Amino acid sequence: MLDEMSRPLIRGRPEGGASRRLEASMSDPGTPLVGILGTGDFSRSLARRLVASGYQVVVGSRTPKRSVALFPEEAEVTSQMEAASQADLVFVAVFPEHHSTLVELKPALAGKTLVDVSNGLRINLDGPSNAERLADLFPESFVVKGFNTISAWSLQMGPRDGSRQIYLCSDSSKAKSSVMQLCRRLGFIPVDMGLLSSSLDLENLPLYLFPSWRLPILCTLCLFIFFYLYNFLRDVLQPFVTTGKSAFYKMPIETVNVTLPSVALVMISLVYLPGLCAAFLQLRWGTKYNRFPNWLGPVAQQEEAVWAVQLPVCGSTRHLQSVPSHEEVCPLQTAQHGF
Ligand SMILES: NC(=O)C1=CN([C@@H]2O[C@H](COP(=O)(O)OP(=O)(O)OC[C@H]3O[C@@H](n4cnc5c(N)ncnc54)[C@H](OP(=O)(O)O)[C@@H]3O)[C@@H](O)[C@H]2O)C=CC1
Ligand SMILES: [Fe+3]
Repeated sequence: MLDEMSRPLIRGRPEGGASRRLEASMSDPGTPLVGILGTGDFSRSLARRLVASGYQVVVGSRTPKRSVALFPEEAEVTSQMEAASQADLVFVAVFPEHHSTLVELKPALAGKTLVDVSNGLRINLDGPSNAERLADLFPESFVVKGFNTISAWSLQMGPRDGSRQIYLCSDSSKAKSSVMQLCRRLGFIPVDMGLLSSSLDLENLPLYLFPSWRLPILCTLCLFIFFYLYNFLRDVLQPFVTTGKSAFYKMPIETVNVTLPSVALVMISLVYLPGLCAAFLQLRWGTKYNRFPNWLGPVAQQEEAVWAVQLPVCGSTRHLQSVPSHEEVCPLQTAQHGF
C-alpha cells in the first residue's frame, strides 16, 4: 500500500510516445472505443482504467496539445469535436457548470450515450440534477448518470476495496445496459438505480457525511453519560460523602478512562444484537428463507452501518432481509455474522 501511495497518480508518458493515433485501434478494430470529454483528474484516471481493461480511448480537450502528456500512450487526445464524433459512448468528465460550453457538440453526440459523472458542491434536494440538466442540453443523446460515487483514485487503482459498486440510472435501458457492461469489464459492480429521476439522489450521495450514523452516535453519547455518571458517583462522590476523601482529581482522566471501555463493550454488543435476534428467529422458524419482520429491518441497517466501517467490503443490507442473497452480496461478512 505504501508503495502504491508513493507512486504518482498519473504516470508520465514514456519517451518516444509521440504518436497520437491509436495503433491498437488499427490492429484490432473490434476493441470498443470510449470517449471522454475533459482532461482533469477523473478523466485521466478513467482513461488509464479503460486502457488497462482493453478499451480504446479517445479524449476530447479544449487544448489537446497541452493535455496529451498527461494520458497513457494508448489513449488518443484530440479536440472535443473529434472525440465526440468518434465514440458512441462518451463520458462527460467536465464540471456541470461547464456543461453548457459543450452544446456545439450536440450534432456529433446525437443518438449517443453520454455518461454524466458530475457531483454537486452542496446537497440539492429540489432538483433538477446535473444529469437532468445535461439531458435537457442534449435531448437527442441518451444520458446515463453514474461513476460519481467513485473517486479518481479508486478508478486508477482498480476496484480492490469497498468502493466496488457503481450506481447507474438512465431513462434509456439500452444506454444503461451498455454502461453496465463497461462497468463489469472495468471490474466494478454496476447497480441499477432506475430512471434518470434518481440522479438527484446519486449526486447527493457523496455529499452526506456518515449517513445512518445519527443513532449510533446518540447511543454512544447516552452510554457515555450514563457510565460516566455511574463511575463519578461510585469513585468520586461516594468516597467524598462517606469518608470526606476528595477524589475529584480523577474526573478528567481516570473516570473517563474507566468509562470508555464500558461504552465500547456495550456498543459492540449492540452491533451484534440484531444478528443474534435474526439467528434466533431463523432457528425458531426452522427455515432461512423467510423475510425478517419489519421491526428488525431498521435495527439491522444500523448494524450494517457499523459493519461497513469495520469491513469495507459490502455496503448492502440485503442479506439481513433475505439470507440466501448474503453470500453473493458480501461473502466476507457471512463468516463474521455467523449465519
Ligand atoms: N476527481 C474525482 O475524484 C471525481 C470527479 N468527479 C466529477 O468529474 C468531473 C471532472 O472532475 P475533475 O476531473 O476532478 O475536474 P478537473 O478540474 O480536474 O477537470 C475538469 C476538466 O474539464 C475540462 N473542461 C471542459 N470545458 C471546460 C471549461 N469551460 N472550463 C474548465 N474546464 C473545462 C478541462 O479539460 P480541457 O481543458 O482539456 O478541456 C478540465 O481538465 C466533475 O464533474 C466532478 O464532479 C466525480 C467523481 C470523482
Ligand atoms: Fe453483510
